[in-house]
Amino acid sequence: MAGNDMQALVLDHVSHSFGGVLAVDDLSLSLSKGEVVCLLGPSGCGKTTALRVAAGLEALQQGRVIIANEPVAGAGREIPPEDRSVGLVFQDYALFPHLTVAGNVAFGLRGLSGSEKQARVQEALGRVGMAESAAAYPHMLSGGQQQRVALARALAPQPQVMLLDEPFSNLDARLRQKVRDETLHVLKESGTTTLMVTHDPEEAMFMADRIALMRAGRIVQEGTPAALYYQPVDAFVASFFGEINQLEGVVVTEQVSTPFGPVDAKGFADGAAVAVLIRPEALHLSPPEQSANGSIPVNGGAVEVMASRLMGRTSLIHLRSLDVPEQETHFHARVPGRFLPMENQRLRVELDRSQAFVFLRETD
Ligand SMILES: Nc1ncnc2c1ncn2[C@@H]1O[C@H](COP(=O)(O)OP(=O)(O)OP(=O)(O)O)[C@@H](O)[C@H]1O
Repeated sequence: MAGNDMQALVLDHVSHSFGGVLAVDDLSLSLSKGEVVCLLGPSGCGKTTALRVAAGLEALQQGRVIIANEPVAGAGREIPPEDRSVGLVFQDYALFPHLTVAGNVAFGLRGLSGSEKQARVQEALGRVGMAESAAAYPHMLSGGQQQRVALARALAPQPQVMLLDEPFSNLDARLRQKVRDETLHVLKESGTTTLMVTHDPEEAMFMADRIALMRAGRIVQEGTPAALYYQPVDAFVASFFGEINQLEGVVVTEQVSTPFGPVDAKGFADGAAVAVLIRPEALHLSPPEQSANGSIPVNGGAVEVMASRLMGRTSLIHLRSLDVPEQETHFHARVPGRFLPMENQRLRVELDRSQAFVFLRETD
């Protein structure tokens, strides 16, 4: 197989149960060399189990695991974790407290001479900006520094694949952003194929070339962050990436009416009960007589402001519909920067239809 086509990591129809609980249900996922892929999903959906099966920390029950084109688990074969060429980083940095930083990073290096080992340790610590702390002990470092050392330790043997499980979740919010930024650049510069588990959609969008969103042991949708955000396959995916306005409607000639005008429902039968999901940033607000581009909008609606709040980089406006006053739900619009209309002010709203999604209503 040509170099570029090489699949660095393949999980092939992997299933895994604990007692009667099916934690991973027929999961297949391939990572190309150098790709950063995030396994994303709510608590308990099976992300960690899938990662542990890939690492060999859970014995494979069903399916196959292939690393750099070599089957490492499946069909009676089970190569132990230390022989799989994987680097592991978990949320608790798990450094050895009695070893120095350099000692920790050197720990997993095998088959190298003393000077080669030293050079590799220096290189790995340099990558994460910790070269000057080589002689320090873990307790002398901050959480963020310890996590960088853990990353260096995992990278030092130059593994085929890095497996990261919630690696930033023990860090406070500011430090988390800094360390994940550094981690992304280290992984990309070193060209390391990475599978990372997270429950945080923003973190996944920050880190991932591709996201595999899981629910109840299965991958619901896999693709670029933009694909999942703009072309969600169902309401679960659409609503996983942040708050979303949800309306109910009925399809009439392939359209659903909303307080902001009709929305396309191509392919849905007449009378189908649907949910319309609208992202807050899809509601564009303007003064009553004027639309965003200066003309009276053909599609759109009249709304009244219930409350306005500055949220930092965006403003959040709570709205009620004047066109459909019996509509019980109120709506949230998110506008970039500072936009704080007065309570009870009337506005026009235009809908960006590329961020309005129609799905059959789930009946159960
Ligand atoms: N060692 C175990 N023994 C029994 N059940 C387990 C074990 N590990 C995981 N499970 C169960 O398997 C399911 C998937 O767990 P897993 O930890 O893989 O999910 P997750 O998506 O990583 O969740 P979280 O983010 O909360 O860790 C859950 O129902 C969990 O309770």
